Amino acid sequence: MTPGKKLQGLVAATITPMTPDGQINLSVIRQYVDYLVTEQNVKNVFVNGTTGEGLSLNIQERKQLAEEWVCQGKDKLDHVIIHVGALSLPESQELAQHAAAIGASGIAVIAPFFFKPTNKDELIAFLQKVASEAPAVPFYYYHIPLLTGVKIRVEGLLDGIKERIPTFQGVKFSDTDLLDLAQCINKNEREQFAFLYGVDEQLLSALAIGADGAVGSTYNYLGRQTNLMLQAFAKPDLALARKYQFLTGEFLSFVIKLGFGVAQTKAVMTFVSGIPMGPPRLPLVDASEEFIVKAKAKLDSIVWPDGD
Ligand SMILES: CC(=O)N[C@@H]([C@@H](O)[C@H](O)[C@H](O)CO)[C@@H](O)CC(=O)C(=O)O
Repeated sequence: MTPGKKLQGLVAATITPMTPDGQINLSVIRQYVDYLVTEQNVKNVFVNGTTGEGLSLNIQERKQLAEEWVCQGKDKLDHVIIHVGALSLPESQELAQHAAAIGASGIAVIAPFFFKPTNKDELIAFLQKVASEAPAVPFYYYHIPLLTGVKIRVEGLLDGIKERIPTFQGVKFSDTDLLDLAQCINKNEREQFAFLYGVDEQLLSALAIGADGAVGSTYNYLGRQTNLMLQAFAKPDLALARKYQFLTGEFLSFVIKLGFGVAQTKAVMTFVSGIPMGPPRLPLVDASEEFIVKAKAKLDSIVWPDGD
């Protein structure tokens, strides 16, 4: 891992591999790391988040996964960010301490979503209590209002946040409110924070307003193509960048119509990478055979601009 290197580019929101009987399957994580690096050119991971079913795992499982990713990512990955958010503050603090002890390159925290913070001060108070348990580890707020129901705008959260949370490093912004994102970036004059976008189907729009990179589920299996989009954007060759975005959008809008979530992501990753991701944990249920056949046919039918 590369200490101190600003987080940018693509970050794969990792899937949690499971055995057919629903136990976490640590044995494939080494292969998973190699696959991301060599086949997808993705060298950053975000572990135990939404895609990783982090909130459906127990504390012990979350620690084991964090340890395995840090261990297998050593000398191969640039950043291993561990999501340590939980409904219970002490659990979140315990996970933050653990992430620090194992040498994670960052931690992230989602807003608590059963008893919810009702304003930014309550949210910051919670985040601060977690961040302070890992005082040397970069801290990211994980904003995903569609799932948490916590709709506090991030722009307001940034005011004075560095004084409250000295390790604050940026935001994983998983929302379609690009005005809020734009205002965050506009405020970030000294570019001290990283803004990582989390709605993969509209990443290009976020790049246009200055996002530093992206965290998402599709970078597990479309990382190579999305990296080519990032390169085209940087060149700049906007027409080419759009082609990549339109094609990933074509795939995603197809699967979203079929019903797409973490279970389906596990199935897609299994057929694309050949690494068994296993079933999701209840209340999520396995993708249907019909979904798998249709999603595979759709992905195979796409001709990417680089001819692959
Ligand atoms: C709601 C959701 O799962 N969003 C995904 C996206 O990558 C999403 O799968 C993608 O944009 C396809 O809709 C990420 O933002 C989640 C994520 O990064 C995570 O797993 O922590």
